[in-house]
Amino acid sequence: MADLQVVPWILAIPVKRTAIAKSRLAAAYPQHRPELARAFAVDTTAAALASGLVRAVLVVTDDPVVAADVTAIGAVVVPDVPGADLNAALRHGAARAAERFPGHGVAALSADLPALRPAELTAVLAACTAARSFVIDEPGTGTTMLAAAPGVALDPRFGVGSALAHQASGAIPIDLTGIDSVRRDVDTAADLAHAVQLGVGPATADVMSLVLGSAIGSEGLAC
Ligand SMILES: Nc1nc2c(ncn2[C@@H]2O[C@H](COP(=O)(O)OP(=O)(O)OP(=O)(O)O)[C@@H](O)[C@H]2O)c(=O)[nH]1
Ligand SMILES: C=C(OP(=O)(O)O)C(=O)O
Repeated sequence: MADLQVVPWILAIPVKRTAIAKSRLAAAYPQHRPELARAFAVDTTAAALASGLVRAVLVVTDDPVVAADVTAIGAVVVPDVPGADLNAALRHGAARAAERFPGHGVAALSADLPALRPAELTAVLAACTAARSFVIDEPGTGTTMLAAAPGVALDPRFGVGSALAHQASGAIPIDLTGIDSVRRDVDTAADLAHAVQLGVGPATADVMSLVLGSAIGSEGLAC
């Protein structure tokens, strides 16, 4: 029997400049917040590149350090044009992805998934059979991934309450168990503690080692 033709996906991962990113971690991690934001993006990108259903990863960022790190592991960097906000950056990334990789679906993946497991991402992408599909985040109100089939506009509506916004726009929520690492975005210190329990990637683990080794009492594994 002939193998089923599986068309891999192009992922667009948006990364805010780390000097201003992850502000909700500032109180718990005043010294290491930018490094954590960088590490989350590197671990997310590395896990995405390791998925068997990912053909290429486009990282949409103006951060030079993140750009160098993700280029070194095989991602393509796209500038944060027009420099307006997350959804504008994703529309730009999706357009560049469609130009460069015609015939592929494009999925926007949040860069704050430091526990991301390639096999869980692969299971999610395999389940993205609708025109547009999305993954609801661990808290249940946001979105960690939005996927558009080949030729379909991504139409991203990330932001507060994006799960409802994506559903209202016609996207179908992915209803899978066993995808905790795809749902676990890290916005707060408690989120980071949960991600560490799930098992974070090496870049984030390195920064957490620095955190634990730095002045006792100023930063730590908040829960
Ligand atoms: N390229 C790009 N990425 C963005 C932008 N805003 C947010 N992101 C990314 O979108 C994803 C989700 O963003 P948030 O969780 O709101 O991240 P954040 O804005 O750094 O976090 P807070 O400061 O805590 O709100 C992360 O991967 C961010 O790096 C933007 O304007 N441009
Ligand atoms: C932008 C979003 O993420 P966060 O809740 O992490 O800000 C979102 O869920 O649409």
